Amino acid sequence: MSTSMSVSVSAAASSSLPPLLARRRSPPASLAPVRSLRSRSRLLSSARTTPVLLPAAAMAAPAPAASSKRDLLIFDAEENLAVALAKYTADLSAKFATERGAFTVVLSGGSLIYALRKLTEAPYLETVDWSKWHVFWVDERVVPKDHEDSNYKLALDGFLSKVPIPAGQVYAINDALSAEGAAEDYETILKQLVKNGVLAMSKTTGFPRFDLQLLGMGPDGHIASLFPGHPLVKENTKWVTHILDSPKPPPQRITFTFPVINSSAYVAMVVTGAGKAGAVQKAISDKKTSDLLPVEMAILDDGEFTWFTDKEAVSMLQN
Ligand SMILES: O=C1O[C@H](COP(=O)(O)O)[C@@H](O)[C@H](O)[C@H]1O
Repeated sequence: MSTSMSVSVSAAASSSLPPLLARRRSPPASLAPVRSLRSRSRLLSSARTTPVLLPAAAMAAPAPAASSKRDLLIFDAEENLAVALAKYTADLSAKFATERGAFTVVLSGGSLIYALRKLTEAPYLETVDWSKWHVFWVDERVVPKDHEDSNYKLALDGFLSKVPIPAGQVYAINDALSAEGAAEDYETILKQLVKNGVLAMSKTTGFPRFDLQLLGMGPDGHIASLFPGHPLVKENTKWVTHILDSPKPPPQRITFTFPVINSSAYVAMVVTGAGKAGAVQKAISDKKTSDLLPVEMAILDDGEFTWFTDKEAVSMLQN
């Protein structure tokens, strides 16, 4: 596995660019000018960097996942992030619908759902082939589906109720089961979808390979319901597991395990706001310590991992 990292900063967000340059290149929503630094090591030794101006939409466009690749996209405003995330997702939808006849999309809860809002508008509402979508959750709280804490309800209200995905292709957890039962049931559903060809399998890891996982990260660096220091981060056999003592309420949840997250073809890690700057800084840093945050354990086996951030979320990176 080889890994590369490229960083794209919208001009208006880059404090190192002259104000005039930033003003002149003030981004129209879908073609925000960016400064592209080809690798993380070049970013850290900035004397060797050669700024290149590229359209953000081009940087966000999907490329074949020949090897593991990491990109950091930094937007000057959450609004522009949402525009680019919609295009990125729609492009991948078209790619996988053509290549596989299905598009398996994993949602998280939290702030991610609001960031998907542009997909429910023109042109995507009409141009995306929603009939190819199969929707899953990377984690879910073990509560009734109409409960305020339900990630399903959050997605239904903010996204799924606004787009024509066939109801039978939206895989909510069985909320009549215990946490353990719901996790087992969800894994059984995934295995059935592998058998009927909807869900791909990774040839190298032996775990399911989702086309796109749309993930968020908590201020503590947790992703899905995999929390810092919790033994579940080491689960390496199950596809879906359960937690009864989540440090973030509600305590009972089910979650994909790291082998499933890391077998994805594409991951978009959508992180905004100053409250997450510390975890972003640790995750992006080259200096790795033994106390890895869950977000640092998201390392794709063979895929493309793209950070979608705003300037607040990366505000500690220069330090
Ligand atoms: O509890 C959860 O938190 C994370 C992060 O949420 P955010 O609101 O800080 O973005 C979320 O990704 C996960 O799905 C959810 O269950």
